Amino acid sequence: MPLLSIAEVNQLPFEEFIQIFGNVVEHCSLCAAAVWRNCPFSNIQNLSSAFNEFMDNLPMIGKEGILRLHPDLAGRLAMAGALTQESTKEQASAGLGNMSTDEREKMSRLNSQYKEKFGFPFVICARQNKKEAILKGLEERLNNSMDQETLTGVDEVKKICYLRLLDIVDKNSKL
Ligand SMILES: NC(=O)N[C@H]1NC(=O)NC1=O
Repeated sequence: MPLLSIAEVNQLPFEEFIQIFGNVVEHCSLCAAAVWRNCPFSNIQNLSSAFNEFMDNLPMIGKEGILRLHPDLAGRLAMAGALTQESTKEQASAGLGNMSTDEREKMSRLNSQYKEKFGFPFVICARQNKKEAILKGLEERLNNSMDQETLTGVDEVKKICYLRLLDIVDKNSKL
């Protein structure tokens, strides 16, 4: 799909806005439904800030819910080819489809430990990290507190969201 100008974004009826932006936060079209109210947007930064502010304003239990909607990195869904289009591309760009047996076992063990401790999956912006950095991040972040990790996870969701917006909206377009 060609990139949309911000003027085109502002003209989208609600239903089309959801079709197009409903997965910029993984499996959470509620975010797009809420953000639509901020229309008209002046540029992509303004649109991205609206998503970020919505997530920042959620109570901790809502932030945890957003994290819980994310698929594991190199997990069961990835193996089954059942990720969303966006996640498939992101996980591939980090080299997660191309791991040794040792790396795969380590990722799976750390992902399980992480979920056991926090009750939601480890989330990191895969397009900004390679598999080595992801494994290191997983090991380090396992030491964090629940509150720290909820906020760190949501910060990663914001990065994922911005990169997904860049795939849809022309970053040079302004009102
Ligand atoms: N768990 C997790 O981080 N998932 C993801 N990260 C990302 O960049 N895309 C995802 O699906």
